Amino acid sequence: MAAIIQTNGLCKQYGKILRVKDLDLSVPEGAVYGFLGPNGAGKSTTLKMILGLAKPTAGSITVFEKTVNSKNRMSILKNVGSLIESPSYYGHLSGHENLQIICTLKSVPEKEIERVLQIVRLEKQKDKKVSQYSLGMKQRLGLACALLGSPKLLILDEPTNGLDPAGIQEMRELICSLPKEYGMTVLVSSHLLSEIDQMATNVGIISKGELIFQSSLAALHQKSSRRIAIRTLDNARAASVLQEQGIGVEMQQNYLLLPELDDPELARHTMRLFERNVQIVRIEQREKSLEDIFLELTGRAVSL
Ligand SMILES: Nc1ncnc2c1ncn2[C@@H]1O[C@H](COP(=O)(O)OP(=O)(O)OP(=O)(O)O)[C@@H](O)[C@H]1O
Repeated sequence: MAAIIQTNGLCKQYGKILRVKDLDLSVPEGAVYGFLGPNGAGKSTTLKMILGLAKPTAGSITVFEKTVNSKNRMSILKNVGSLIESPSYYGHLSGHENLQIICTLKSVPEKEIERVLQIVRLEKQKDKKVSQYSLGMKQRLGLACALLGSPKLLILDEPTNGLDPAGIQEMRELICSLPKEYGMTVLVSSHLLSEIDQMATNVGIISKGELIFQSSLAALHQKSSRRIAIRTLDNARAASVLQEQGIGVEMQQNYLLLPELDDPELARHTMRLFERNVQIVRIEQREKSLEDIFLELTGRAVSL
């Protein structure tokens, strides 16, 4: 599948510190690419560089298979919709009037307004002044602005920030529907693992400016394998007996963690331990959650 966005060795330095380090981001066509990372990891900085709002210190950015430079930037970005930080509107004007202004700026025919209002489900509130909009309505208006001109690529920076649970759910469903219904590719950032888990097809995890994981969501899930936890009265001896059998063992607190074993295999190994006078006091099944994986990868607890 072709990459709609590809960055190579992308870096951004602020002061003396490299905030984005050698990023090779690859966003496949038709994906909802979840760009996940703790606060301050470098998500916004990366998205701003892709959108030409911040100048890379090093590296290159390819969008729609064209390497972006100062000459072609405008023509490439014309096909990209974005929602970065809280958008500002004319509060004394209605949602519809604000969209009319964006149409003029983007040279998009005004007949598109009804279509985008429908997509973001704001048709009924279109004549209300934006100053009377809720935060969720303002975010949806921001998305409507981004959708004007039918861009093939949407870049959204934490679009659910500050929304209530119902607003979050609505925004999430909306984003999920865009590739299938409108043939778009979406790059969306979040610090919420659960959110990315629910809407992304692909995931890139950034920590301290470095991309530490990039693959399909399914591949991330595959890492959340099940394991067997055993506790014995002599874990050191138990570990050496199991290792003799070729079983990889990891010590964790008072437990030995083993890979997932089927019942006959587990029975065989417990019998072996028994024969070698190792007394087993607990056998449990453990599931490594996505949160554990995120923590392992980033060294930071995840927000849920
Ligand atoms: N214009 C700037 N000048 C100096 N430092 C900056 C600038 N913009 C961002 N930074 C720093 O770069 C780092 C990455 O910030 P960035 O906003 O990209 O993180 P983020 O992953 O989007 O996090 P958040 O979700 O908190 O916005 C932070 O340490 C931030 O303080």
